[in-house]
Amino acid sequence: MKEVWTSIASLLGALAFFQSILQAVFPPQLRFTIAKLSHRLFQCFSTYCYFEITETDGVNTNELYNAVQLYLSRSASVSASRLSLSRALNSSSFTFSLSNNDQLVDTFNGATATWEHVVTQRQNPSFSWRAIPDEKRGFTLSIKKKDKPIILQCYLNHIMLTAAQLRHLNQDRLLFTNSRGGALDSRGHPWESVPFKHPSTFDTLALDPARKLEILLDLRDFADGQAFYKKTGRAWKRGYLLYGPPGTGKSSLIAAMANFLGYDIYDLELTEVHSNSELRKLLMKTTPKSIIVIEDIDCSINLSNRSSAGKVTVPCSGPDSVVHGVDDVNSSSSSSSSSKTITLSGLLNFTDGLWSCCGSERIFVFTTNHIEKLDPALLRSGRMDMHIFMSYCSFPALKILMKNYLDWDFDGEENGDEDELLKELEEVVDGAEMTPADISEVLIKNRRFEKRQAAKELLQVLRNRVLAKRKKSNGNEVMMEEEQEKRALESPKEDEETMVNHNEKKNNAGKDK
Ligand SMILES: Nc1ncnc2c1ncn2[C@@H]1O[C@H](COP(=O)(O)OP(=O)(O)OP(=O)(O)O)[C@@H](O)[C@H]1O
Ligand SMILES: [Mg+2]
Repeated sequence: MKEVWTSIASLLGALAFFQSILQAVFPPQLRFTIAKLSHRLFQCFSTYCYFEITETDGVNTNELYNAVQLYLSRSASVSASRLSLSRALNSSSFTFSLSNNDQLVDTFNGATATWEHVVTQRQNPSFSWRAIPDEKRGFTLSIKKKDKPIILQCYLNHIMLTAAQLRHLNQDRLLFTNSRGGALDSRGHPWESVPFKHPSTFDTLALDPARKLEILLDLRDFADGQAFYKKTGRAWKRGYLLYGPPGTGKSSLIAAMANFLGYDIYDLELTEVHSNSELRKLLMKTTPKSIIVIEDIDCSINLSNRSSAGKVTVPCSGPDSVVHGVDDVNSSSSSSSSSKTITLSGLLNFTDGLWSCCGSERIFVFTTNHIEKLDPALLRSGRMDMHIFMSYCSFPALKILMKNYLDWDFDGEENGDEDELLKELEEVVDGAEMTPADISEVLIKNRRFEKRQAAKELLQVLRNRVLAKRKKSNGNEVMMEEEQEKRALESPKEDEETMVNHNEKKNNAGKDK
């Protein structure tokens, strides 16, 4: 043992001696070159290779640095003893990262990768118009030379992918709007965002369970379908048209979709968009994994049939509050006017043109109360792939509302009283034609009652509604009969003439035969 210590001491002594000779004999410039050379020499004999990943690559932020930081945060949270903690903007979760000059060992495909977070003070900062941080940060990755050709590329790809997934998980959903009417923010962004906190989920949504499952499977297939879309040469996007009376849950379904997939929502206000090119710019500034929504499409833009071209009216907020344009695909002569308006073809290209696939993994959702008002070109597969009718409350949907609002247990033991009540509700709910929004309101009002009492109150409301509807339709029939009689009395001449013409026609037809 004594010999070992003696040899270490003499080695250190020799090193110190060489260093003092180096400093005394060689000028600083030469010293630096010698140090560099010796470093190279060391690298030649070393079995490891090293990669520096700096925070900035000259001017721009190095994406890889951020990705490595996030990727290591996953392992750092369990295996390192000293960690930096942070919370990103719009995120509700904390991120762990390696502290300055700490190391962490990771394994990938059987190979070992050692990461070191290197932080040094920046010396003599050179002049720059941009604010330069005092610290220079970077990661050093060391892997065995023999592993480099096998793992390096796929390891870095794996890091980028994992980081993107983690970023997405850590980030709260955002709800974007273009309500600034084309004005850009300080970063040149046309969208404004707020955290998206809508609590609607597929569990809270009152929808026929079979239909719900169909939508869920479709969404899951879409989200997992990257390879499929690539193989079939399709842009990775999907369109849903939600239609039905007000209060049937169209907006709630969009929120449930976003919560299910973990996507952001871009709520596109078409009346704030003044031209097709503005629409394209908005599209280009959306991110993947997002739902682009146009609510009440029939109200926000007056779309005429593409083939009949014609006037497309966009209510604008500018001085010319109503702008008339002509479809820019069908008319070349009107290019000047169409460039200042948004047209049907602009919207069609937005959803299924070449520009619609800039970025990927995007869902388009349009909602309307009047599907019959929409141009068939907008509804075709490829644009609106799935048409979802949101109907008045059916019995299966009512059961979901009762479960959520009254804690009604449909899986519990059979109970004669409750079964009878449910049967009565089932008989009456379709005829009442009440929306889930109306029924929820009744349930909210009655939630202080015991659940059976609340269900009875609801039954009464449904029955009253059926009666009122019957009365109304009877009243309408009587009114129509009265109207006809009145008309017959008021214009007997007209009726006589009609009869004469009718008889003449009949006689002529007989002669022809
Ligand atoms: N299918 C449903 N399931 C659960 N709640 C619903 C459903 N439909 C409506 N509601 C309730 O009614 C309210 C209004 O629903 P929502 O805004 O989703 O309707 P909508 O179909 O988008 O209406 P509009 O056509 O007027 O925009 C929601 O806050 C929600 O609580
Ligand atoms: Mg709505």
